[in-house]
Amino acid sequence: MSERKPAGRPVRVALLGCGTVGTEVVRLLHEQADDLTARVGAPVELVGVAVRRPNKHREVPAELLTTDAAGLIDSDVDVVVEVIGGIEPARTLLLAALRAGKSVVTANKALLAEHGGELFEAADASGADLYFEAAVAGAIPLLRPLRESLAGDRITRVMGIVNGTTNFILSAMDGTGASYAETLEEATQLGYAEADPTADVDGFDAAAKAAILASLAFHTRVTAADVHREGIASVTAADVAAARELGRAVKLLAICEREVDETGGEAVSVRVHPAMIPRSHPLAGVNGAFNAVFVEAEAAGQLMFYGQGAGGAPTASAVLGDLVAVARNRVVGGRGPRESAYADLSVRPMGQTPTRYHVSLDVADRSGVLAQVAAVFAEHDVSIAVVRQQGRGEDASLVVVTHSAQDSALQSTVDKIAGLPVVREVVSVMRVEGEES
Ligand SMILES: NC(=O)c1ccc[n+]([C@@H]2O[C@H](COP(=O)([O-])OP(=O)(O)OC[C@H]3O[C@@H](n4cnc5c(N)ncnc54)[C@H](O)[C@@H]3O)[C@@H](O)[C@H]2O)c1
Ligand SMILES: N[C@@H](CCO)C(=O)O
Ligand code: NA
Repeated sequence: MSERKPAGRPVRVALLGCGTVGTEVVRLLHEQADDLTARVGAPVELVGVAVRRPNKHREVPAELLTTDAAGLIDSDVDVVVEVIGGIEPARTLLLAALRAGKSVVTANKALLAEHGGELFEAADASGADLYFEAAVAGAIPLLRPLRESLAGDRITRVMGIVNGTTNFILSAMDGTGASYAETLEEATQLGYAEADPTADVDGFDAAAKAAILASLAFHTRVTAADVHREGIASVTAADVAAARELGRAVKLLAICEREVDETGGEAVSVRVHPAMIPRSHPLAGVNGAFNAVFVEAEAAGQLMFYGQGAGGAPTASAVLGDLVAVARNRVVGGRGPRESAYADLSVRPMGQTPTRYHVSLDVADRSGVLAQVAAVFAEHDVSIAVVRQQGRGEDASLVVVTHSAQDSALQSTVDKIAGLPVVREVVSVMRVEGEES
């Protein structure tokens, strides 16, 4: 049996925040201490935990607790782990840590999606590491594969389910046929949705994650403000039923695509919206609070990453993985990947992004109606892929699925169709993803 080398000087770690994720980070650091020492080549020593209310943290040795996060960062620590969340004071604290050359591990997607550039610049100036695997899709190793494993490839598309709360709600609506409001209420009672579910159901959480994914995939700075965002509050039971009828499922997708225009110029499209995908697509089988991300790269082809995107222990697993990486870098010297934003591609407005629509209408069942509807599509230069019509008495149900067209043209088409006297009701309008256009 080979002998373990004697461990070097301890890597001193400060933890900021001790809530759902922080508590699990403390537990894993304690339970895995020997293994972590062996893997890093030095003990990983938790030297302080910054909290707001010290008397609420019986799981942490009292001598480690402090309410002075800035003072803790200023003390003799090598690595700062931030699991407070939100923009301030996390931004100021992490900038101070990075400027002082301390490596940072954070789970904070909101901060990275808004101020990632500023944090990376501070890290580069001092040579410190900035790792954030937990910020997107929790436990799922996704950012490290994008930043490192796929660094020699050319990523063309990242499409995923990156919010567990909304996926739980949409999966339940699909299973029961219930309305959005009823399902949200149930999800809140079961503890899947937070008391204030806005960040999840309105797509802010997924948009922050999409910005981070697009930045890494396309070597371009993308912020949350660049991301077109639609949540799930307007998804109706009729949308879910219409999808079902055509063998599709409704999912809230984060989509990051590399677009090449007629002149060969490149841009990126980054968006979060509900979409219908075929039930045969790998993302359609991702149910409940699970996350999954589908990556397409020129040489690698299609890759799928699946697992738990949230929860204390799963998220802490990603935090610990990053902590081991930055601690190893400290022990052996050197650092992990820097920000890679050299491609500096522009982000295309949603209106100019090619998408496909599924439109389900209640129309009058008489001659010429289909022709009138089809004429509006033609007028907007939108080509129709599928038409299905079913009569029921005076009315008929008409379903149209388009080929790919500019989103603004599709939107104008739907607006005009809604105003046709022969159209009694626009039952459902939703984008279609995950199949040939
Ligand atoms: N919970 C998850 O499943 C999950 C998954 C992925 C990423 N994240 C991210 O991890 C981070 C933490 O999430 P969480 O679920 O543990 O949140 P949480 O609300 O459970 O914990 C945050 C803790 O930080 C404390 N805090 C607030 N301000 C502070 C300050 N100035 N100094 C010290 N402590 C302070 C709060 O009192 C709280 O205990 C967030 O950025 C979140 O987006 C969470
Ligand atoms: N609220 C997020 C937690 C993980 O970021 C979700 O529902 O997926
Ligand atoms: Na992750």
